[in-house]
Amino acid sequence: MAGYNPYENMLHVLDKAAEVLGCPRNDYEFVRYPERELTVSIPVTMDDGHVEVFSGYRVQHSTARGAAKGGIRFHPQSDENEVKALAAWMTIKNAIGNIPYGGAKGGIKVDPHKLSKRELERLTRMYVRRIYPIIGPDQDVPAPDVNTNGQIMAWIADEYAALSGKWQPGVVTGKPLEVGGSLGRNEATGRGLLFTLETWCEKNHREMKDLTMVVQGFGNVGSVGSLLMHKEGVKIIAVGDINGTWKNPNGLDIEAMYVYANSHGRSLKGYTEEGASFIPDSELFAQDVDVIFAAAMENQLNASTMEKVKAKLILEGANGPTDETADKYFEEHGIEVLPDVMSNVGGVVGSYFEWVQNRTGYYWTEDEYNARLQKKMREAYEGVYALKEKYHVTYRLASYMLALQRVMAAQKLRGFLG
Ligand SMILES: NC(=O)C1=CN([C@@H]2O[C@H](COP(=O)(O)OP(=O)(O)OC[C@H]3O[C@@H](n4cnc5c(N)ncnc54)[C@H](OP(=O)(O)O)[C@@H]3O)[C@@H](O)[C@H]2O)C=CC1
Ligand SMILES: O=C(O)CCC(=O)C(=O)O
Repeated sequence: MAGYNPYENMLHVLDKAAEVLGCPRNDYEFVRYPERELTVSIPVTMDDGHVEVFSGYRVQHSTARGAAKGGIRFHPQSDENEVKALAAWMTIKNAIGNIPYGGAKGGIKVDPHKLSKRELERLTRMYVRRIYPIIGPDQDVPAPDVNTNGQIMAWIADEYAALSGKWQPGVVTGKPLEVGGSLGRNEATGRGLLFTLETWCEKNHREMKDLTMVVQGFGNVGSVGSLLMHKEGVKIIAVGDINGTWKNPNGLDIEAMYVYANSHGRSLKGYTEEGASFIPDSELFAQDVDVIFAAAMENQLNASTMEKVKAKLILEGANGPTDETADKYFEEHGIEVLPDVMSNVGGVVGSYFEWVQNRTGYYWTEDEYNARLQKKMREAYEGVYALKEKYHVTYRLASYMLALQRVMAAQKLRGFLG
């Protein structure tokens, strides 16, 4: 959308959080700026021999609480502003998750669906060479995000090993099991979202089995989250991905959709189901359901879509799916938003668990991993909830307030405020 600047959105919420906390600008001015922004050019020899140069980014928003940490996305719309906002959200998120990291994000402006596997590998490796000076297990630890996956993380780990001369699996998370990945990480974001919704149900005296839902985005976050919620009895009546929007008023067969998407490159293109039909994408948010699970991209719930919403709860799996205008509208209309920085923290908490296992060389069972994830998700929710109740603010504002307190405390103790 023209004029949409996610970093500006982030700053407005941050300033508001500081205002409610009574925090002078001087004390948090440093959080308003990323510590480091790196833009790189990535030349790749394509399979037909011609050379293409892609733009790549890595933004380290904060290292106050520890190494910078956050995913890498490959997307045609990726740019400095988007990556900057995503990096700042990681700072907030990692503080809410109370894990020992600052925040970072990376991106390459590319449509990876148009590249062959070898081209994708060359692109990834060259990106690593370009950002090599600023990443490392104690410096900045990338992970998967939109259109990146375990294979790409394995190439990152391998290229880093080649450049540094030693195998250091803790340089990147979201790796396949065979190269130091962790049981549970692939499902961690979706499972964390399930735990968030369960806690919300508890606090609102609702049952998962009585909830109806629509889902936008059926990639890693959307598909795993939907599957787990479906298994707990949530009736999902519509799912939209980039190829269309499927609706079945009696509830879609999410298990079949999950299996289909996973065997078709995380895409639902060509999926059919008895009783399901296509509806226009623009009607997804207009469905009369309890919950909208937004798990695609930023800026989906905005001035042009917000008035359609009939749901009373927005569960943000994606980063930044609700813009500032829609956020205000939802608050005024009693529609609760469980914000990205609290609800999807399971992904990076799961990455932290992988990193811990890499550093100790001792690997956990999936049950251990999931139990620890559940505990962390509950702590994140309760931390935010306490501030929400105390100050009578939204979950989003309370999330920023909690994060701001933690980031400021760390920075103050480290003493580089002057
Ligand atoms: N992976 C993780 O651990 C975490 C991811 N997130 C966030 O969750 C969101 C989804 O990420 P993830 O699932 O990993 O990414 P994936 O690449 O696995 O999936 C994203 C999916 O959304 C689809 N999509 C894109 N735009 C739209 C749209 N307008 N309407 C419907 N579907 C759309 C994509 O289609 P196509 O591929 O065809 O473009 C793709 O299927 C992002 O905002 C990401 O930052 C947050 C926390 C952790
Ligand atoms: O796992 C991670 O380190 C980061 C995941 C991510 O990019 C996100 O939470 O948005």
